[in-house]
Amino acid sequence: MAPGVPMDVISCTGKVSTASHGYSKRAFVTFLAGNGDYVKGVVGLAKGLRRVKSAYPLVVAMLPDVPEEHRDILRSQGCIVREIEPIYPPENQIQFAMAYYVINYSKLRIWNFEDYSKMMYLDADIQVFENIDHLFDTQDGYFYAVMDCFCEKTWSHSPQYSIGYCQQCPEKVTWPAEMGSPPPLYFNAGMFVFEPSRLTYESLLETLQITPPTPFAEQDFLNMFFQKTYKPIPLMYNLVLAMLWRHPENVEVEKVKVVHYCAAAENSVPDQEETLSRSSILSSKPGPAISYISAPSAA
Ligand SMILES: O=c1ccn([C@@H]2O[C@H](COP(=O)(O)OP(=O)(O)O)[C@@H](O)[C@H]2O)c(=O)[nH]1
Ligand SMILES: OC[C@H]1O[C@H](O[C@@H]2[C@@H](O)[C@H](O)[C@@H](O)[C@H](O)[C@@H]2O)[C@H](O)[C@@H](O)[C@H]1O
Ligand SMILES: [Mn+2]
Repeated sequence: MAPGVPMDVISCTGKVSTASHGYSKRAFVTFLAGNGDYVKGVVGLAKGLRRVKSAYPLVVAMLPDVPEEHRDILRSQGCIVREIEPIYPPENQIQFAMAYYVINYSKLRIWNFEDYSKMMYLDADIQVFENIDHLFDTQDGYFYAVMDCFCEKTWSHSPQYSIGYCQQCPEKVTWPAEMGSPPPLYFNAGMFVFEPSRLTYESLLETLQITPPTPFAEQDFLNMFFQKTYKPIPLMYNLVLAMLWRHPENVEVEKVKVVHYCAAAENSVPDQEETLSRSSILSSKPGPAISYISAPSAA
């Protein structure tokens, strides 16, 4: 045990995390809802963080509908289980890109985890293949995340998709002047580094209540809310699978530390021959296969 460091919580790696009592407390955090297969993703994530010898614990922010049996499994994996109440967007008729996205607004509760000074959020369909603890040392006051891609069919509602524009290759299709300025840099909300703060939490919730929902739910909302403090970090920290077939030229597979298994649908992969050793990424995935829950499983 590290001498002289007040121990507060043994992380899932069995190591001492930098404890409270005035020390900056850090942790990874994920979000779990429903009684389906996402719990397998969280187990895989906990195992992955242990495998890369991370020094920090994994907190699981979970909705009340997560069964006790699943909570016990996660505790046995060294996770810190924390129940949160759902957050719903204002009443709306919009069509979310995926019906279940409506429950993803509950993710916003993690800003209220003020007992932590810095946290790294990771979706449960993410796996960590190399240690990323150094991201906790990023300068405070900013929101760090990886830029997303607009080329999947899930984006077919958007103006950028309709003209074939993607921020991953802005030179390919330039943004037409008649459509105003190009969209601001946009991050994938499956992985981000942030500082919990009651003030930010309350502002998020107040702003949400007056913000009409949009197809990518809390991801769109977070991009709007943190637009001024968003700092892009390299793709290696959140490789959204679609990047392999949409922008292989941007992917250096051997440098990838985090993979995000959020492929939208089987027909999203054009029948071009594999341009990258995608199978090497998939075959190295240690966690169980995650099957997506199609209907909303909000509590
Ligand atoms: O029924 C659900 C839907 C979502 N999630 C959590 O919310 C995250 C975001 O959803 P998802 O990863 O499916 O979105 P995508 O990244 O595929 O758009 C998941 O990774 C899980 O952590 C969950 O636990 N249960
Ligand atoms: O609720 C909205 C979700 O939006 C994001 O996923 C999307 C996004 O990345 C698109 O760009 C892809 O095309 C799509 O496949 C993918 O599912 C986040 O990963 C997830 O955590 C969550 O915020
Ligand atoms: Mn995801």
